[in-house]
Amino acid sequence: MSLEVKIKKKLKEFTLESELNVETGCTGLMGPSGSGKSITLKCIAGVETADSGRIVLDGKILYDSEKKIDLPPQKRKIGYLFQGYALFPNMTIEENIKIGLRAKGFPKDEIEQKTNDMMKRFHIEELAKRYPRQISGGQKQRTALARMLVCEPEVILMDEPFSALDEYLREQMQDELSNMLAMLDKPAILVSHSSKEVENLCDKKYHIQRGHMERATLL
Ligand SMILES: Nc1ncnc2c1ncn2[C@@H]1O[C@H](COP(=O)(O)OP(=O)(O)OP(=O)(O)O)[C@@H](O)[C@H]1O
Repeated sequence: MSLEVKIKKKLKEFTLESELNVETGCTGLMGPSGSGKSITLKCIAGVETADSGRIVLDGKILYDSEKKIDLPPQKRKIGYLFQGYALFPNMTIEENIKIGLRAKGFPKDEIEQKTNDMMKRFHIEELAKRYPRQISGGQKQRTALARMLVCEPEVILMDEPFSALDEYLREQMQDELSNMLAMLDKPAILVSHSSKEVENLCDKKYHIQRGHMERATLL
C-alpha cells in the first residue's frame, strides 16, 4: 500500500511544495512552526485543496488538478488525528466515536458493534457516557485514536499526537501507538517536533522548511 503526494499551494508567505511517498509503516514529517506540515496533512485529507498536483493512494486518484479530480474527505478513507484531538466537547466519548460512522451511513447495530469493539480495544469502555472535559489527556488521545480507526482508514495522518501529554504518558502512548501501527500495517504520517519521537516510531522521514520538502535520513 502506498500514498504518493506531489502538490503545490500558494500560501501567504511562501508556496507550499509538498512531495512525499509513503509506504506501509510510519513516515515522520518534521519542520519549524509554520513551515507547512499541518496544511500538507489537510490537503491529503481533503479538508484543504491544493492549487495543483496529484495525490494518489494505491493507484486511486484522490486529487488531480489536471484531471479535475478532488474527492471529498469522506471518500478518501483517510484517518486524521488532529492537533489537540478536536473531540466534540458537547458529545460523550461514545458519541464522539460514533459520529464518523453515522456520517458514513452505517446501520445502527453496526455502529453500536464497531463503537463497542473500539472502546474495548482502547480500554475506554468505562468512559462511554462521560464528556471530554471529564477524562484525562491519555484517555482523550485514546478516544481520538478510536474515533479515527473505527472508520477503518487506509492511511493514517497524525498531527503532533503527543504534544498535549506529560512525559510519562507520552512514552506510554508512543509504545501503544507503535504497537497499533505495526498491527494495522497501513501507511501513516506522523507530524512531530521531536526527533526522538520520529526516530522511535518512524522508518522514514521528511523535513519541510518554508514549504519546501526534502527526504532526510534517520539516525
Ligand atoms: N488555509 C490556509 N491558507 C493560506 N495559508 C495558510 C492556511 N493555513 C495555514 N496557512 C499558513 O501556512 C503556513 C503553514 O501553516 P501550517 O499550519 O501548515 O504550519 P505547521 O508547519 O503545521 O506549524 P506548527 O508546527 O506550528 O503547527 C503558515 O504561515 C500559516 O499561516
